[in-house]
Amino acid sequence: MSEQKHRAGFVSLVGRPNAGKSTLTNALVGQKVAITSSKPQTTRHTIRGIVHRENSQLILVDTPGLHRPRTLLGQRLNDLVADTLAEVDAIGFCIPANEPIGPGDKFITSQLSRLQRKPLIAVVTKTDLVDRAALTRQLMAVVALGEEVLGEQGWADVVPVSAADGFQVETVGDVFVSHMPESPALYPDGALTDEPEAVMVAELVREAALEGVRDEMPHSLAVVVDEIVPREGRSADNQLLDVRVNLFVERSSQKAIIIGKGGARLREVGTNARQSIEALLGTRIYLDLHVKIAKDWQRDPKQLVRLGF
Ligand SMILES: Nc1nc2c(ncn2[C@@H]2O[C@H](COP(=O)(O)OP(=O)(O)OP(=O)(O)O)[C@@H](O)[C@H]2O)c(=O)[nH]1
Repeated sequence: MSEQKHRAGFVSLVGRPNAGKSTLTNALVGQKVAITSSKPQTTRHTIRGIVHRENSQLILVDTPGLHRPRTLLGQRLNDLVADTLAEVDAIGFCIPANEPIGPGDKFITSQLSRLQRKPLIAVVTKTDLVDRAALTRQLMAVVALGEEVLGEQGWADVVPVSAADGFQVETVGDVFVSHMPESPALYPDGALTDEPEAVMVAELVREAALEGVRDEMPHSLAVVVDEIVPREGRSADNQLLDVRVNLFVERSSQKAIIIGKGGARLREVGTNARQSIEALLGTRIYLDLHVKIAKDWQRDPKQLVRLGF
């Protein structure tokens, strides 16, 4: 066992369109587990990918709004940014090395400055497109932007990276990890690497199940996808997936909350989750939800292993 503390948390990459956010996400995560969703609105944070390392886990999420600053500019957004980004542990602001810093970048920085005490990391992307001198100038301009808009302390870190040739990708990961809270892994490792969809599906079910009852059961709900199998005998253009999901709660009172009177709430959870899962997977699904009690699952190591934690 390593002495190093395990860290885990949520990171959001923001920046102008084309700044290189998606490419960097994929480079960080590695192709095998790159997750993309065509419907970012379905959850508050759409998980784009999860970076597993021995002592850390970074969960890269989309934040609607800042992901598309152009639309954002057109909206009245007083509290939007604070709302959507308040829950992540660090923010990576992507600025291309080969483009002058513009009003869009300044605008985003000023929005980010409203997030108090949130680590803001400037990531200078696409370094392969410029020479050393130009990169140095850009890094200085980025530092200056930070000091101008964020005040004396500026950015928490400034890191150059090229997702195209792999330069410093590892380092970007290290920098993000250094700003994550101490925490065990938040998502199961194995399941994710092999089956990114299963993790996304679990997340969507969890979101739907917690809707409106978050206060009553903040961390007491574990969602595990049992299986995702194609329904047999269907033609290629009429696919149906059978998705079986277990929801584990700690107490029978919580089970009752999830299920609702006569099962009404669970049906609603199922309908909502099904719609977002169908949007994610691009196929129709039959969603089968089972609520089970796993007593004190958060504290019992055997249960945790069984649940994939
Ligand atoms: N040369 C080079 N090109 C890159 C690099 N990273 C991204 N690109 C290119 O830049 C373009 C935009 O990259 P994306 O990753 O899609 O940018 P994005 O910020 O996710 O864009 P939006 O989804 O529009 O917000 C693509 O054509 C990428 O191939 C890099 O490190 N080097």
